[in-house]
Amino acid sequence: MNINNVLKKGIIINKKKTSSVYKNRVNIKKIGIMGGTFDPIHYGHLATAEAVRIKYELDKVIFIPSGNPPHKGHKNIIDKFYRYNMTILATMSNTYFEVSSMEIKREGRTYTIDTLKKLKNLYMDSELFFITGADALCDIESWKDVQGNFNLATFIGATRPGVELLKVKNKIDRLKNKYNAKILNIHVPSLDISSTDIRERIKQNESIKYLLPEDVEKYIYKYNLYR
Ligand SMILES: Nc1ncnc2c1ncn2[C@@H]1O[C@H](COP(=O)(O)OP(=O)(O)OP(=O)(O)O)[C@@H](O)[C@H]1O
Ligand SMILES: O=C(O)c1ccc[n+]([C@@H]2O[C@H](COP(=O)([O-])O)[C@@H](O)[C@H]2O)c1
Repeated sequence: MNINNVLKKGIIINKKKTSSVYKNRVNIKKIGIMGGTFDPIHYGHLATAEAVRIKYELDKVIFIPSGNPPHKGHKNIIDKFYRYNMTILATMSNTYFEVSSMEIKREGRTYTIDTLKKLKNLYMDSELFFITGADALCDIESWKDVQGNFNLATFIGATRPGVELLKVKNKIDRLKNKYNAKILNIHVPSLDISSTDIRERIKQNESIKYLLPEDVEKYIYKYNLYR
């Protein structure tokens, strides 16, 4: 399926929001990047991005749904255009949030290093902050070009429920020393929400209300996703 077919199906796309990644580049000093599979996007992602934006005074946060996530290749992930559209719907009400289609348009596995290089080219004078859950951050040594990632961006590890704080702290200290990495920590209000749990609830015909934005919930039912 290509994006035009999805558009033809009457799915709401906020063109202004998506194209601004390329257009609004003036006076942008600090950019947050929230990468994820977003299968589906939920309040855990949104609350984390907003908390980071406020704490570190970011000018905007760009949500980047993964095209072919390197570490989730074996899993049954829904079509990237559905995930992209849900990300747009979820972020629409926040003027500081944008969505980029750069990863869903990329061929092959989508690695963060390629995304950071591209953003650094677009925003030469800006500082990049890559926002991840602390669990994903602890796993970063398995990513492609770890040193390259740390050279290009400051990483912000958000603690999410179920993550052991001391274990994270020790791991972060080790990464900082080994890679001369800039890593910041943020404790976000505990939202014990995961995409896995939401998918499971849908399969079991359980409610997903208040776990994700209402527009995303409606979209999921409209296209009969995760059944
Ligand atoms: N509730 C949450 N609080 C803070 N960070 C989160 C939360 N859920 C996900 N994240 C972070 O958001 C990023 C993207 O996550 P992803 O799209 O894989 O969601 P997920 O809920 O972890 O999905 P899944 O359950 O399918 O593995 C990751 O860095 C992840 O750690
Ligand atoms: O570049 C890599 O090797 C790499 C490996 C695993 C995850 N990532 C990125 O980390 C972010 C969160 O990933 P995930 O799988 O938890 O949704 C997302 O932007 C992924 O592209 C990146």
